[in-house]
Amino acid sequence: MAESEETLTYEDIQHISDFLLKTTKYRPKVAVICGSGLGGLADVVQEQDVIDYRDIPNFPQSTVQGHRGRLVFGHLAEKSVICMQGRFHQYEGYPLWKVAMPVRVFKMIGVETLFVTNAAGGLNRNYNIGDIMIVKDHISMPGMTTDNPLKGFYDERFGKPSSPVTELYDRGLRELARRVAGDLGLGEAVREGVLVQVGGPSFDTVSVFNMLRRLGADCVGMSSAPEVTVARHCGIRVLGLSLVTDMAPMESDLPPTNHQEILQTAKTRAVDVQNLVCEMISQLPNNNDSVQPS
Ligand SMILES: O=P(O)(O)O[C@H]1O[C@H](CO)[C@@H](O)[C@H]1O
Ligand SMILES: Nc1nc2[nH]cnc2c(=O)[nH]1
Repeated sequence: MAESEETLTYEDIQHISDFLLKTTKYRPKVAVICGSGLGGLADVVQEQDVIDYRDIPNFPQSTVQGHRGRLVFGHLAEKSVICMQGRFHQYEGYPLWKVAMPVRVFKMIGVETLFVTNAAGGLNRNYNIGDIMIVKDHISMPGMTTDNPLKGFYDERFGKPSSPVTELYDRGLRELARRVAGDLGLGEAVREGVLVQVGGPSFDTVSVFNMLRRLGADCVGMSSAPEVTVARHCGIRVLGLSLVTDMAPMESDLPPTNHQEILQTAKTRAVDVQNLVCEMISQLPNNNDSVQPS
């Protein structure tokens, strides 16, 4: 590894990717990052090769409840996939580049499509707990204060310096998500909106929630923007799904949420998120060419 903790070099990432390719027979083109309480998706992967994060060179460790800390390779909807059963968050003490580093590993092993899921708080007053929001764009609060996962030693083999970010969340995949959600009968519980990422780990004040709502965000969470930024930078297309596990209070006298409650709520809707992702994967073209918007 590079002598400092600044960033991992291209060769460091190659080392991790070589390790994985030696350890598993799978060559997935699809990756899934499982959010809090949404790791059940990895459990339904067939014929699994499981690799614990602690056994992977230079890999961070999961420290948050609801994140098991392992990579699950196998088949989902008859396609090879890799699932991150446990993501990393900045509030665990990881710099953003490290939070998103696994995405560069995905790219190196051949991933072309990434599904990013998370548990999020609803800001949009029309949303309800249990809704599933297809992410159409995000606001990164860390990004607004110059904290960006792409910052650091620059190696163009990872992607161009100023990559365009006008369509972070793939239009064709979003259309597919809406169609599949309709077919699955998820109907009105499926929304499309803007996710704002804050730092955490504490939840925000009512005044911050009100501010985020005025900024145009529909859901608030503490993850996903770094992974998505890095994925687009290296040319992976992305679908983001936020499960609304709580409604951000609008008045200070309303009870705040907590991680246990979020995990509990996630459990009640995890299967729907799972079915949506699985069905979408099954409908991806076999050669995984881009999904064209109609
Ligand atoms: O984003 P994921 O990993 O789903 O986790 C969400 O749930 C936690 C809050 O309890 C926060 O970490 C928030 O970001
Ligand atoms: N910041 C934040 N993250 C969440 N993750 C799940 N719910 C919430 C929430 O209400 N606020």
